[in-house]
Amino acid sequence: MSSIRTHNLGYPRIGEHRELKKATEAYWQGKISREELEDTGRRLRRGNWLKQQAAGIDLIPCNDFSFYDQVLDATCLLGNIPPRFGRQDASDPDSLFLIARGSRDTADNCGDGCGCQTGTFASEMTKWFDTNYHYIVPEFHAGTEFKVSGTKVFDEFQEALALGIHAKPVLIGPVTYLSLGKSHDADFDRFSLLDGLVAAYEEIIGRLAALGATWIQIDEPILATDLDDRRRDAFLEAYARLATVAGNTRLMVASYFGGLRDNLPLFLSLPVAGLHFDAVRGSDEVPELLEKFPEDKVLSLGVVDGRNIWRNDFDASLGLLAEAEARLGKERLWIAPSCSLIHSPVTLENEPKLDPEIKNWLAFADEKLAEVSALGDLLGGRAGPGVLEENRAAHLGRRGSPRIHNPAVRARLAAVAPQDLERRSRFPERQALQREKLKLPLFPTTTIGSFPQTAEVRSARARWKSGLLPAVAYDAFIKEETRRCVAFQDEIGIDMPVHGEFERNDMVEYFGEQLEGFTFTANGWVQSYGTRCVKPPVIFGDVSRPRPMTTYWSGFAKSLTERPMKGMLTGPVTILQWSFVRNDQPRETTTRQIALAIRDEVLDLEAIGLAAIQIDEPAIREGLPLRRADWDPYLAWAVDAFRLCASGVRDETQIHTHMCYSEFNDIIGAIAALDADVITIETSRSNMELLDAFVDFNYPNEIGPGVYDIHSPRVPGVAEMRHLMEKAGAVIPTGNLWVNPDCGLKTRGWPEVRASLVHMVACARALREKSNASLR
Ligand SMILES: Nc1nc2c(c(=O)[nH]1)N[C@@H](CNc1ccc(C(=O)N[C@@H](CCC(=O)N[C@@H](CCC(=O)N[C@@H](CCC(=O)O)C(=O)O)C(=O)O)C(=O)O)cc1)CN2
Ligand code: MET
Ligand SMILES: [Zn+2]
Repeated sequence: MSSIRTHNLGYPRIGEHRELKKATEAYWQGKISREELEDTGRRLRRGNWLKQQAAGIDLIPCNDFSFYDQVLDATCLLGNIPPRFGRQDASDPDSLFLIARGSRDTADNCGDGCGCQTGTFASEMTKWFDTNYHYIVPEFHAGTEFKVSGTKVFDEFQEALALGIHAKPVLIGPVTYLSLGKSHDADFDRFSLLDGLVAAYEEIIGRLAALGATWIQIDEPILATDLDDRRRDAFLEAYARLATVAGNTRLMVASYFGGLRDNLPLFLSLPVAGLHFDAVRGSDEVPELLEKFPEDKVLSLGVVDGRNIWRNDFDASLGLLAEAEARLGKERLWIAPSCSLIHSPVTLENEPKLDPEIKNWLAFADEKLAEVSALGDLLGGRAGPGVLEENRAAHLGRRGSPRIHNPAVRARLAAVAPQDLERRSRFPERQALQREKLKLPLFPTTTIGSFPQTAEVRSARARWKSGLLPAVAYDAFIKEETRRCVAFQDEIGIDMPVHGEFERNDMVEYFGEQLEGFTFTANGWVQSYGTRCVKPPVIFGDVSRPRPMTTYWSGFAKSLTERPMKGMLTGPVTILQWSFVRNDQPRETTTRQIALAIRDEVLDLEAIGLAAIQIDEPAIREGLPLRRADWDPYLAWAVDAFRLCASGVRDETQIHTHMCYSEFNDIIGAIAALDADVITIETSRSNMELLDAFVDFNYPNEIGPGVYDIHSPRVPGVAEMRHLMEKAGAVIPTGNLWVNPDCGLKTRGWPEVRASLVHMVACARALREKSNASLR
């Protein structure tokens, strides 16, 4: 091979128009057959492979497709299906769905302790590194045995071969796989399973080699995190063995999502034929990497950002690549995106409405592959005329564009004073005033905000957006939904109602659509978990709020009831974290700009009489840098941003916040520093274990530990919620406790929601009766 090779680490599998989501949900509803679902999968794979081939990518990945999640695919391939599901061999989509979603008839998923049956509850789901993608958590126990049992990876390799594409199978590496799993027995050492796990990988690699695979990509993103000695040893042990089975097949270990820091020597010492490095997040390590790079390996430099949507800066990339080429020569250098492209939307092709100026600054998955290919051509002197110049012009245009600079926003940010981050009084005084004003009973009930986003709601919005439904009709429809929702809460006795969020497509996109400095796409979907996708807004410029965003709906909802209505906002860190963020200034600055906009919204909600305002920050923990050494500065600005939003209000206005998917232990100090009057958190799946952090910390403010898991359609019983609340009551002062679900109810159906909330209110009433005081 005389020219530099290009390759890809993974391609979005959901389809340009979420074909996989639609087919999978149709299959779940019994509307299409398994064969039809599998056909959709095959069609998508074929289309994606051919597209990558047409883009000029030399080595195209396979096994990056999944009907649900690639970590779950690995679990099935390794035969590590938790015993409670009662199946061992699992190359079919039904097994994936069962593990990911549990079985409906016995989805009694309440953890242990309340006597309910734990039949086939789903495996846990959690965030994939610092992304908004969720994977299904592998489960390990002392008797775990691995046995190669799926055929998906072998089938996909042959499927590509039949199309004339000699693909590169992608596997999750053994050390990452073990690191990401959990065991129910806290004392169990997962790494004691390494021997058997590596044996399974040996077999998989051997079989792929026998099928003729020339390269296999083994993803080990855990290399971008702090590794303990156990994990380091595991790397050495695992790869020493895997290197020997590969034969003529070569292994490439891929690290991504960050630089390597102290793991660089370990990475370079792995006895494999190739190493992939994230040269976007790790750009400052490239000189050292090149200097120490072993003579016998291929280096894949990930210069095109797989985590953001900005066009590549060809001059900068060519600088890195030229250095690498000078050091390694053409034969040992590959060009790639920094990580798999599943974190990027599919294509800019379907964005005719995007402002052409901004569109010219962007690259989605397809455009990124074109960039990888163009960089190869530029480096090899094969590029057409004008390619580099056109790229330069786009960057110059972006840098100089008046659309990204707003001097008023900059001036306002510069004028923020320390007292803008402080509530007027401390929590005890505020609490007294809020009690006086709100007159809530003990164990007040509330919800996290959203109510079911039914097909009718989504479809009405889709018809309104496409002009089929007049604005007045859409408005009337959402009003009716809101009216019914508030009436329902009144009727069953929810103490602090919400409006239901029917007008929102998504808790981040909705705000992005209304803020200056943001733009949004029509089809820029990215997989979040399973069939659920999000359409992250694009933050391209200085952020400001041209007009109030939520007062219309919150004011309307407030007018419908005597009870204190809670206004609902998304916090600045979550808006940042779930958007594609400009890369020309620190994230901290962008967050503070968003915070000022939210602060104004909080004050507007207060002005129209909302007694309580919730600022959701579910993403505060996933925003934590992967390395502990970077945590403190992040937490400091994240906390400041929240306080900037919340601190303008009067003492008697109650500020709530909400967090989910979070382990709180290691960030509890920061959570307390938010100084929200009330925090509602996800705790039910962990059987209130997540409360421990609050207890140990002596958390002073009010808390609503979620009493039931909204991710399951199952209706919780009164007794089991009471059991959880009593657990909480044993460690948190009774007067500080709220009763609420784990998270918003948007993914649920009305029948479950009605029944569950009726039970929840009954639970609160029972708790009150048991307690002697009825007013706080
Ligand atoms: N941004 C973000 N990240 C997050 C979360 C979150 O809520 N938001 N929560 C966690 C993940 N949980 C999630 C839970 C649910 C969904 C979800 O339900 N997503 C929806 C899409 C939400 C959306 O924006 N919907 C739009 C578009 C609706 C739509 O699909 N319309 C159809 C047509 C509908 C019809 O005619 O029937 C179409 O365009 O094809 C809307 O409501 O307006 C989905 O995949 O189905 C996503 C993530 C963590 N990360
Ligand atoms: N207010 C939002 C809701 O109820 C919070 C969700 S946190 C992912 O949907
Ligand atoms: Zn939540």
